[in-house]
Amino acid sequence: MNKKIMLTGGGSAGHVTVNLALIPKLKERGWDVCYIGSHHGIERELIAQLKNVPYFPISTGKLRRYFDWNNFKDPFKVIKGTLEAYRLIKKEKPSVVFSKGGFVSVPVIIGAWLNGVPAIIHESDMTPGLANKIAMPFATKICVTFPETLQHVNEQKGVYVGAAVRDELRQGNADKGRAYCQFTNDKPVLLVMGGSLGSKRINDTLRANLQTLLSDFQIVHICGKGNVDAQLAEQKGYKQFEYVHEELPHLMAMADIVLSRAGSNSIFEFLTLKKPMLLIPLSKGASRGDQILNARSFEKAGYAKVLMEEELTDDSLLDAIYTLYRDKDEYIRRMQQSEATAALNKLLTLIEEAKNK
Ligand SMILES: CC(=O)N[C@H]1[C@@H](OP(=O)(O)OP(=O)(O)OC[C@H]2O[C@@H](n3ccc(=O)[nH]c3=O)[C@H](O)[C@@H]2O)O[C@H](CO)[C@@H](O)[C@@H]1O
Repeated sequence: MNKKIMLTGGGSAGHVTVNLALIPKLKERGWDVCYIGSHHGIERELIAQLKNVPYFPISTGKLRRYFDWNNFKDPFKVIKGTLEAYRLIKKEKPSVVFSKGGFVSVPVIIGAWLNGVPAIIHESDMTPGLANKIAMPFATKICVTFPETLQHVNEQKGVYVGAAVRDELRQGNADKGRAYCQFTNDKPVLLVMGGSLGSKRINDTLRANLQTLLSDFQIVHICGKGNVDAQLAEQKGYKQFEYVHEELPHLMAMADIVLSRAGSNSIFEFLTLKKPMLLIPLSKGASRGDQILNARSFEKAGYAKVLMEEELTDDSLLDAIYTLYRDKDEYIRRMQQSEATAALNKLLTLIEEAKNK
């Protein structure tokens, strides 16, 4: 039986990292893996770093919930992408398609359906994103990260699997992280991560309070493409990166506490590594509000402290960071009891089952 799987997902790193977690496991189990993504999305850059994973770019259009002149052009790009995906699947003949969502995945799931190939979707957030909502009728299984999400998906197709976290994140070494950042052992480390694209609001508020925070913490700041502040390049105890690849496990390992957006993958990674986190979810104005739900769920479980963007000021940020640090052991104790990050094996089983149908 042909063991070939076609993966898709992109637009932001959050729509790729589950695939990055799965690829080595699939290869270990003898699967041939290929990937469909967009021409210029972050998925192309991330998948290019892997060996033996052919990448097929297709045309994609952004699906927006608001008015934009591109809304007139983009449906045609999606139709073109669907034709391209249909032809690629016909030619490559995967036995299963797996999607992590994002706009590029819609044509691929429809292309799989047109070819009669089973398609599995993984949804990371509490409520399904627009792309996954459109793709769901064409999928055979919909795997969810939060049990609450099952109520938003077709009963026959929905399966709770939890979060899929890359194995290498568990292999971090705090000393390597400190050496990479030229940090010392005598002050705790605050890791700041504004999602895979960075967050201007978090960057600005953090930098406005940098001198105060640096008297108590060393700070490693992942600030997003184009957001490094050159004037702070020489600041002792403060290290900025646009985006971090293979050193990320070490940076996470050395962090005592984390300040982050509430993207699903990131927060489950911090949960896996038992890092007390202060979450500032992306506001409802700028999104469908999924990060707010993610953050509230973690707050309720006692894994995170939450500060809403509308309440973000210099004082509230400092207060929240210092309170989190003071209470960190309580957060760690509660996170030690969680079993929410064991999805990889369940996903692999579902993929094997889909192939055999
Ligand atoms: C603005 C936006 O649309 N955000 C969405 C996007 O977030 P975003 O792309 O930020 O997604 P996540 O926080 O879920 O995941 C980011 C991933 O990138 C990795 N990473 C990040 C920074 C870095 O330097 N190196 C690195 O490897 C993280 O370890 C993580 O695995 O997808 C998430 C999952 O569907 C959603 O919850 C978010 O609402």
